[in-house]
Amino acid sequence: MELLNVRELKIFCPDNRSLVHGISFSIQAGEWFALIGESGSGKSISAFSLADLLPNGLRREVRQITLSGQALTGLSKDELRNIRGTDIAYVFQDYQSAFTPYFTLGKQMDEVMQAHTGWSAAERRSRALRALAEVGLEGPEAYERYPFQLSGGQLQRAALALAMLMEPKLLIADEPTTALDAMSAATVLDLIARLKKDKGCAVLFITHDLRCVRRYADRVAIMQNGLIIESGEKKEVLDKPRETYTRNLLASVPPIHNVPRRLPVLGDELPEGEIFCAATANS
Ligand SMILES: Nc1ncnc2c1ncn2[C@@H]1O[C@H](COP(=O)(O)OP(=O)(O)OP(=O)(O)O)[C@@H](O)[C@H]1O
Repeated sequence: MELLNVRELKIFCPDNRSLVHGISFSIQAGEWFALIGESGSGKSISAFSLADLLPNGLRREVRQITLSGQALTGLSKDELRNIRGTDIAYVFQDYQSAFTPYFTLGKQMDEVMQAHTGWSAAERRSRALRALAEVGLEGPEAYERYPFQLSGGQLQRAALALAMLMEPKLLIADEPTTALDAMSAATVLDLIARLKKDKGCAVLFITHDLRCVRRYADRVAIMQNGLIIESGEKKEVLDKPRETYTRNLLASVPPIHNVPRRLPVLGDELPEGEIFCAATANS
């Protein structure tokens, strides 16, 4: 069943320079959809624009955005804020920004539920504790902590608990592991996969990490210079890429075996055999 449908999304700078040139994609309920591409290709601003979170100055034009069939275009700021708090949730690379430093995690989680539900104080506390436990932050102790009292990995897990509180239909994760060490990153990825399965939400995952895409994604879209140049089932795109750019992107992943003398860079013309060797060595 289709969850999100985006048609002809364009994003412009204040001086009307085009940054995203009319991309279209859809995400099915419960699937992991990975948006991949080089830095600056427009992945983050495209994701931000879906629920009206574009940085000041950037402007969006779009023919259609629907979530479960409901149009997200033409909604008021309040209606969009409500959708952001309930149906669509974000986790970012900069996990610190999910929390204000002045209040405990518990208070901040409580505020989200107060804003969006009529649950009693006891119900809200019990749900916050459960959400924290689901990301491995046990008990009232985590609930009473301030953000600065947690490590980076713990804080990103807390941000995930906050994002999942209202059981969103779509979790948008923008490079959520980039600032974490390898162990914490693996924990956060496994958690997102588990929460996706348990709660049935879809994930729009923005990443440079092709190994993670191979492991978790169902479908992928490749972005280059503000356009989606290729998309489809993970296996189809990663094992039989149509575009030279996609082949070179895959070949740029350092292989574990058969290390080449020089890693290819985007723009190199590579024979197909070499590309598949590098890409599959990492799966
Ligand atoms: N507030 C802004 N004002 C002007 N240009 C911006 C602004 N934010 C982003 N851009 C430009 O939009 C383009 C796309 O940026 P975006 O952050 O979406 O890239 P990305 O693909 O997510 O890259 P990365 O993987 O490095 O995060 C870039 O050229 C960037 O410089």
